[in-house]
Amino acid sequence: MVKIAMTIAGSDSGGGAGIQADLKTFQELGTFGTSAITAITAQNTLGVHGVQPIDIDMIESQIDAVMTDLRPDAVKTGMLFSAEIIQIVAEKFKQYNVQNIVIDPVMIAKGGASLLQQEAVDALKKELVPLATIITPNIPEAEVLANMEIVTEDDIAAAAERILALGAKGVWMKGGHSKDPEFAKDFVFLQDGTSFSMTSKRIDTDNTHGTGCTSSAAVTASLAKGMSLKDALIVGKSFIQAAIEEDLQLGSGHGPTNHGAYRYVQDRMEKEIHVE
Ligand SMILES: Nc1ncnc2c1ncn2[C@@H]1O[C@H](COP(=O)(O)OP(=O)(O)OP(=O)(O)O)[C@@H](O)[C@H]1O
Ligand SMILES: Cc1ncc(CO)c(N)n1
Repeated sequence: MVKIAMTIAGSDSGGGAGIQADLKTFQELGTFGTSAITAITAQNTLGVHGVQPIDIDMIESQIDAVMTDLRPDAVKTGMLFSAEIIQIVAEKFKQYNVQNIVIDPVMIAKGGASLLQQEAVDALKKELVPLATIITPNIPEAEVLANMEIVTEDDIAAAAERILALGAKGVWMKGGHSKDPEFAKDFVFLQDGTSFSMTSKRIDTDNTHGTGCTSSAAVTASLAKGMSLKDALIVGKSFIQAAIEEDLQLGSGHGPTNHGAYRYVQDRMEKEIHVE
């Protein structure tokens, strides 16, 4: 039977990030995608032009509707916007005993617009991070969660340790924002003390809108299919590398990635991602 993945996130009218990126990625990886929308954004490749959160009762109803009938095999969260939304999502995860939880701690869009209110960071750290199977911060998000500056690889490890101490089972520290011109190197640290890195060549492109959403959705779909966490993360990294390499040149700003690329270049990706 087909496995079910769910995303609890914001809508991106531009289609590159948020709910839209998640559902396309779920579909590409052979899972059935479901969703609960937390906020609507008016967005394109040039930026975020408006944000409207959905009423809390409606968010709750969407989650209940999916959980009570379709029972997703894995769930991811993206833009959650407020402390109130974070609280209800955490409550529902506990109520339905959700097991495979991917938290993408979305805070700021690439153009600088805030997708999470400042005062919601505490709720994220206290309520949601402890439930995560894997949390997927980029460097600026990891700095906020760990409350420290990240410059070196030692800083990445120290910050990851602080994030694991919040209760997450694993943390994927994404290196998309690093200044390394040659490589996009990510690090994974797990609560059992193991760690590994995933490295690909860095693509020189402006079209990286939604890379975080897309990669975490690929991990979610893979967990839903029953893969181990490590294998699911490698699919996440491979899926986003393919989507960036085969970009579509859409829009006149920071364009989306190509959510449909992975299935055509999967074999090549296995050689391009170095796991150590
Ligand atoms: N130019 C690039 N070339 C290759 N890989 C990249 C590039 N930019 C980002 N990545 C990879 O994409 C994944 C997502 O990382 P990134 O740090 O960009 O996430 P993010 O900032 O949360 O994304 P967004 O906020 O746009 O959704 C990581 O695996 C990272 O290494
Ligand atoms: C709705 C939404 N979620 C997440 C991101 C982060 O990429 C975005 N730009 N928009």
